[in-house]
Amino acid sequence: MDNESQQENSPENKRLFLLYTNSLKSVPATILNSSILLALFWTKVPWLTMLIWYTLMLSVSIYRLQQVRKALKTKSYLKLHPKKALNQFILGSSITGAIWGASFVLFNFYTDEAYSLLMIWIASATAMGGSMSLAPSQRAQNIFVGLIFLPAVVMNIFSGNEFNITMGTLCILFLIVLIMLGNTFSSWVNESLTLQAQNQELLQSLQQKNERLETTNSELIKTKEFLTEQTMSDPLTGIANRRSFDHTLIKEWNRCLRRQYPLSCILIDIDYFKRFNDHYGHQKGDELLREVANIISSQATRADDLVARYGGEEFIVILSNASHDDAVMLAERTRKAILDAELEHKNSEISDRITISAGVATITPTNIQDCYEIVHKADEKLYEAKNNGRNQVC
Ligand SMILES: Nc1nc2c(ncn2[C@@H]2O[C@H](COP(=O)(O)OP(=O)(O)OP(=O)(O)O)[C@@H](O)[C@H]2O)c(=O)[nH]1
Repeated sequence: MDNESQQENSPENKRLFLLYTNSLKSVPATILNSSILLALFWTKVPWLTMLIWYTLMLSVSIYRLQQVRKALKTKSYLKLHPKKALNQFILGSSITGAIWGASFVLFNFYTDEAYSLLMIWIASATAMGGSMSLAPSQRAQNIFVGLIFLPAVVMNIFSGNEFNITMGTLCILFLIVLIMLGNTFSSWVNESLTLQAQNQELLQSLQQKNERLETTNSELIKTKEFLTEQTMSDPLTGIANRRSFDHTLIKEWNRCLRRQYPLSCILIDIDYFKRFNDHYGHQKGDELLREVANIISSQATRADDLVARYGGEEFIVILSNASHDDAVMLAERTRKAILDAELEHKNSEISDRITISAGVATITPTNIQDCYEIVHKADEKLYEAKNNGRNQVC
């Protein structure tokens, strides 16, 4: 969550937001009420007094409405200190309250008992509506209601007239009830605003935790992939290791068994590798193993082919759905590619270059066979190739 939305969601600013949005309804209601008052009292109160009062109420209301709309549209209240923005708002609502309060004092001079009652009724309705609308701020509520009623209370009580004293007393009672109810309502609103802010904070911390979990999870996935690669590949040559070979052999064997495809296997051995090591050293031997692994990999390129290091200087190739002829052809191509690479081997008994021998086996799997039979057969063929003079495919 960015800074602005964090600020917007603070209880203080939410309170202001509620006060402003409530005003969009309560201020037009004030205009309506004062217009009703104007219509009702037009013939009773001197027209100039009435006009001044109504113009004042209308101007203040329109000005407040404009300010509230602007504040909501531009979110200008977020730039002010919440206390200052609240004080400005309370000033506006208090002026409205004071104009209402003034009306009850002013108009009372010119009206009879029936109209006084009517005015008290309007005052009560206005105070009640205002109190609900100002519920987010207890202070705004109390000042507004107080300013409406207190002048009427004071004036009625000190009038000396029995009817007015009764009215004044009723006004005090109503004022007390209204303040108590308003304050209860206000504390509910504030409690709900605090809870909303706490929820927002909780949600935010949950989101952050979730993001951290997602990051950890993707790191774990990467580590798992890395570890899987490590356990499935030969560290020296980078091609698949024996473990990976076993895994693929079982998988491909079962696939060929289901579909009744031929499965071929080529076992490759570098001729006189021990002599190479003895002559050029173990490190050169390692380099040669890497070179040979690359050449074999460059020949078996189908998506399902697997080239693996089977043992010290032995490599194995699995060719799924490949006929024996195709496998022999690939083995022959590989033997030639290694020969053509002209990798020097002065200590070989059959050539001055590196040569390989390969044994090829092909089986269309059946249920009674074990998958390692194909490796056993390829090994026999390799032995044959060695016995026949090496540098050949059998
Ligand atoms: N440099 C190196 N040598 C290895 C590695 N693994 C096995 N060897 C050597 O490979 C040699 C294999 O020797 P042999 O099994 O006699 O095979 P060969 O010399 O190729 O004989 P033929 O297969 O009969 O042609 C041994 O000397 C091992 O030490 C390795 O990772 N690096």
